[in-house]
Amino acid sequence: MTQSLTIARPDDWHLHLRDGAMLSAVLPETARDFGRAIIMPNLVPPVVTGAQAMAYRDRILAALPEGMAFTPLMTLYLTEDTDPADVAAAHASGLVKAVKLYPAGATTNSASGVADFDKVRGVLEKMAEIGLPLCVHGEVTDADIDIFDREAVFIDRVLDPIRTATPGLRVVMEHITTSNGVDYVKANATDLGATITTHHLIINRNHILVGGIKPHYYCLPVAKREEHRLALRAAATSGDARFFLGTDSAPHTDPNKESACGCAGCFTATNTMPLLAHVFEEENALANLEQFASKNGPAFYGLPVNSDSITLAKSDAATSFPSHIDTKEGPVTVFDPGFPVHWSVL
Ligand SMILES: NC(=O)N[C@@H](CC(=O)O)C(=O)O
Ligand SMILES: [Zn+2]
Ligand SMILES: [Zn+2]
Repeated sequence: MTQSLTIARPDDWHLHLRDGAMLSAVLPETARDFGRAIIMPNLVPPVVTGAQAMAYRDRILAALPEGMAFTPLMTLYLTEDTDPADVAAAHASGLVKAVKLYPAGATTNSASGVADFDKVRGVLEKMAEIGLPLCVHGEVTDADIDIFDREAVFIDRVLDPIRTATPGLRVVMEHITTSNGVDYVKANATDLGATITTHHLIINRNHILVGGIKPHYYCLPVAKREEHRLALRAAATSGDARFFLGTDSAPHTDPNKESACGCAGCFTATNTMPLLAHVFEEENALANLEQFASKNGPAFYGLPVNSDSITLAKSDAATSFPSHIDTKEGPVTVFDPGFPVHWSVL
C-alpha cells in the first residue's frame, strides 16, 4: 500500500436496485461500501403510493445479507394521478425522502411518467410546502429534439418554468451530463442540487461509438462531448455542496444490453468508490472526495453524515474488479473504465 484515505461512509443519492432475483444480486454490491441510498422507483409496475414504497422497502431489507448494514431511502414515482395527501403522509411518516419525476417516455420504465405538467401542479405545491425534494430525470422527449440536446432543452422548457411556478420547491437534477446542467445549478443559490454519476466523470460520447458500439457505455442521459465531461469533473471535485454522488447504477442483464435495441444503464455499484478515488486524484482533489460522496448529499437531504467510515487504499498493483456479477436473471457486466485503477476499498 502506498497511500490511503479514510472518509465518512459514502451514500448513493441515485440507485436502481430492481426487485426479486436482481435485487438480491445487486444489493450487496452497494451495501458493501455505502450506508444509504435513494432508491429509484421505476419498477414494473412503478412504486407510486406510500403503501407500495413501504412494501418495496421491506423487500429490500429482506434481501440484505446477514451482517450487512444499509438503509434504503425510499422515493415515489410521480404520475399525473399522484395524490398530494398520500405523498404528504408518506413523507410525514419518515418513509419517503423524495418524489421522482420521469417525463413520460424519457428512460427505462418511464411510461407512467408525466406528460402534462399542469396535472402535477398540486403535488408539487404540496411538496414545496412540506420541504420534500423532487428528483428529476431532466430530458425532454420531443422527437424533434436531438438526443444530445435533450438535457439542455429540458432546463429551459420544463425545469425553469416548474421552479418559477413553484417557489420553495427543492429540486435535485439527477445524473447531470452537461455544462448547461452545472451552470444552471451554480446560478441558483438555494433549493437546487444535482447528482453526478461515476461513469459520466469517465466517459464521453466517443467511448460509446468509436471503434465499434459499446452497449455497456450506453445510458440515459447519454454521455455528451468531452467539454461536458470536463465540466462535470470540475463541479464534482470542487467541493461545492450543491453537487453530490448519485451513481445511477442501473443493472440490466447482458442479453438486454447487447441487443439490437439495448437497454440504457451502466452498472457501477461494484467499483464506484475506487473509480472516484482515481478521478479525484487525477484532478488533484482527493481532499474533496468526502464532500462529494459522503457529506454534500446528507446536507441537501437534511440527514446526518454517516458515523462510520471506509478506507480507500492505493497499491502499486492494479486492482482487479469482477467483469460481471451473476444473477438468476443472467450476468450483469460491471462498468469497465478502460484504464487500470490502483485504488480499492479495504
Ligand atoms: N440511467 C439509465 O440509463 N437507466 C435507468 C433509468 C434512469 O435513471 O434514467 C434504468 O433504470 O435503467
Ligand atoms: Zn434517469
Ligand atoms: Zn437512474
